[in-house]
Amino acid sequence: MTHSWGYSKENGPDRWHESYPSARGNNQSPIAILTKNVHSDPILLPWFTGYDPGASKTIKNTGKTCRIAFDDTYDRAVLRAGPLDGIYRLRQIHIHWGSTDDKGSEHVVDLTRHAGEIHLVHWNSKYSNYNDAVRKRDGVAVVALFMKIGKTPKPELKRILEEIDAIKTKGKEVPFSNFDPSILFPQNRAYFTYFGSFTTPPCEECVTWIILKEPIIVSSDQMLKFRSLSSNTAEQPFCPLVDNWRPLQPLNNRMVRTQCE
Ligand SMILES: CCCCNCc1ccc(S(N)(=O)=O)cc1
Ligand SMILES: [Zn+2]
Repeated sequence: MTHSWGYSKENGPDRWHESYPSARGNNQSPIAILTKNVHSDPILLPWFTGYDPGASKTIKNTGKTCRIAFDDTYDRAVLRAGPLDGIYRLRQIHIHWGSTDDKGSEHVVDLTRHAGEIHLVHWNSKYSNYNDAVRKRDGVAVVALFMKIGKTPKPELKRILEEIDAIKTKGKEVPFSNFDPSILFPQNRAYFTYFGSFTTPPCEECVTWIILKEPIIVSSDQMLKFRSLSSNTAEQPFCPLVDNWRPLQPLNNRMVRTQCE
């Protein structure tokens, strides 16, 4: 594949394995979660975050998503407990969404695909840096929030949406300070967890997924704002950045776990 990976016919998920062999691994993400097959595990604890809002740095249109970067040079914005051992540092958050409200999430629960999915990407601070952590099975933890369409907009998304016009095209990046992403969380912290991979190349199998059961409610207009981003640079023709989600991958012999009620 000459040009970089993407989501179109010629560079999309079915061809990623040509440049990124991990994409054909046995522990790939996303997956379908069938709640009847989920195992209740009494040893699973609640998860906790402590995010210093001063750790947020910039918001960028990467051409593939809208990404907010955080200072991960020390334990400043962290995730702990739940299925995890140790402390995981928040590195970035980004979002996947559809071209219409009926799709956009990566994980699917009991045949329900939501309009979008927010990923909070953390790495195990026992490793010296992120690039080292992505080569370890316990290197990365991603908290996933589903975005479900409702009548009322999610007020906590407003600050992100206000920056969209400043990052319309690929490569544009602007400061984004004083943001604590835990304001995006739903009220209920119940989660599913399983071992998987990055859902985009290089598709490394280094991710402990923590998928919140309760979706956050966003409005259709809020989703329209994300769809107004272009996957091309300012010099290229406008190309709507939409449907940046990977199709479902085989569960193979993995277990999805949840806490006991
Ligand atoms: C060695 C370079 C690894 C880059 N890592 C980017 C990255 C982070 C998170 C996700 S996701 N969508 O699984 O949360 C995909 C890709
Ligand atoms: Zn993601």
